[in-house]
Amino acid sequence: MHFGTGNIFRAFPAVLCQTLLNQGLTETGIVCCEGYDEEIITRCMRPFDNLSLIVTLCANEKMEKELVASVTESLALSTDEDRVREIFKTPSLQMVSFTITEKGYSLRGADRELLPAIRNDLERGPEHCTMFLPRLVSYCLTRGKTCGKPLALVSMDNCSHNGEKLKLAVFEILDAWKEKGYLEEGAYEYVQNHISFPWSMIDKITPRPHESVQRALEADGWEDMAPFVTSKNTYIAPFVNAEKPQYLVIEDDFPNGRPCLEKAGVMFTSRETVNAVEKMKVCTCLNPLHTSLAVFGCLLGYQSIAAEMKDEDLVGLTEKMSAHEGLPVVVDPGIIDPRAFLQEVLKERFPNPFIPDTPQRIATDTSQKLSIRFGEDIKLHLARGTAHSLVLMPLVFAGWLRYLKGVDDQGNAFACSSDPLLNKLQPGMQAIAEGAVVSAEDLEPTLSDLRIWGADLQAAGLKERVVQYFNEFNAGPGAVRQTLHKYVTACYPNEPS
Ligand SMILES: NC(=O)C1=CN([C@@H]2O[C@H](COP(=O)(O)OP(=O)(O)OC[C@H]3O[C@@H](n4cnc5c(N)ncnc54)[C@H](O)[C@@H]3O)[C@@H](O)[C@H]2O)C=CC1
Ligand SMILES: O=P(O)(O)OC[C@H]1O[C@](O)(CO)[C@@H](O)[C@@H]1O
Repeated sequence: MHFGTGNIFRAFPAVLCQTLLNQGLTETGIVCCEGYDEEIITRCMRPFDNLSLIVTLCANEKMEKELVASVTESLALSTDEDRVREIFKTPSLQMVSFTITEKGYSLRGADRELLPAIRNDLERGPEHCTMFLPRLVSYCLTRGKTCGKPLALVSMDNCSHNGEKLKLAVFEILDAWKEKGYLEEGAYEYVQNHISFPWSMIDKITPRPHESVQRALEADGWEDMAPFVTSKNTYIAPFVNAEKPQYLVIEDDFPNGRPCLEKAGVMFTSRETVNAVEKMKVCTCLNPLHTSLAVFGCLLGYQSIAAEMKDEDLVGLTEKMSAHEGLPVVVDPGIIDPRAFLQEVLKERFPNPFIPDTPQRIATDTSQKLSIRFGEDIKLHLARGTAHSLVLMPLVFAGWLRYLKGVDDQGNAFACSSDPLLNKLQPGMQAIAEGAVVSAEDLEPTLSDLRIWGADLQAAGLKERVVQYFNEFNAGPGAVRQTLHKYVTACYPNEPS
């Protein structure tokens, strides 16, 4: 069973299951369920008999099309709760997976208080809850009470220690219900001893469905392919467009057994190795480079990540930053070679002109991403005493501060992508006039906010450097390009990348 029927589910886990079906290695498909955006079920799955068209955008312009029929049922929690509960009672259920975005695991709002609807569910107990996570816990309790078989709940979301995140949410709910006397004898122990929360690392660039792909499909005779945006803001279509490379690494902790997904390319390993792979990808070899392209792409007027990979300054930025500031501190996870992974990212994946991905999409929530994507490596440099010599990571930080002004390098206003800190940070940055020279104090408390940077910029010797770069970026039209070019070409001159 899978919760969260958005684009990545249909492009990746559903295809893995189809691969096993095609090889006769499994006889069952996936039951998918929406506990949030039910329009995906009613407008995208059911009208198409739960079939999805997966379009792989190859670097040679070829579009590989696969009709995926591995989804056997599509359920909406508000109308199909009985069916979901019935499935949770089934002894043969081995694995429930999730792609519900990082927000999907939150019981609390930005003020760290319990969300009102969650608070109500904790008051009302497992029989009468309304929100997704409490309901999930309620289904697990039903399983414990009926068949009592174990189960793996596998988060496949793109957040660090995803299994831990899901487990913490589940246990916060259980603890509250236990305290209020809602749990029957043995219920808590069932979840504690029989439900596992494997960690995973998932990687496959799956942009929103794009009109260019729709047009190509319609030219081939496919009908009713138009992408649309649901009222809950999911960008979706009867087809999914994605790149070909894909990595799924899962902690091998399945107490009721598991499908033989290794035959479809999934790597099963220890939690430590999942963690190391995740760090390699998120902290060094993919996501910091993506965020760098996002920030400068928006400032330099780009609408495509692939187009940015033809820009010498941006290629220099990503190549030199990864080679001289990232790779020296990366830990080799053993099952994926960081250098080979990085080469594929820089030479094949980001430059693929047929992937309709945008810097604006990746710039979403940058304030929440910097700490993991850069802060972890900066802390490693701090420990080695090399943080003060970093050039390009602080250049990206300064670029992001300049980005927050919402004015591009030509002086034209643009809308920053959505970000929970935008309302808080943008007014201060917009108050800095073009050409003004600010000091570190002027950029406080932002520069000292560990939640943003993940590392202490002062201790790293980088605070003044960020301010200096920001002032250079802010000098006037063309200053972003000039400054970027100056530092990218000047840094690490004699060292091969
Ligand atoms: N798109 C990509 O390239 C990749 C995405 N992922 C992970 O998968 C997640 C989903 O990505 P997509 O499917 O592409 O996004 P999408 O926008 O197509 O779908 C989002 C899904 O999350 C559900 N959701 C959103 N908020 C929720 C909430 N508060 N509670 C429960 N469910 C909620 C929606 O109902 C929908 O099923 C990402 O956030 C990321 O963590 C992982 C690797 C690649
Ligand atoms: O910056 P974001 O929003 O996490 O998106 C990063 C992109 O790269 C990936 O990390 C590649 O797997 C995808 O999750 C996503 O398409």
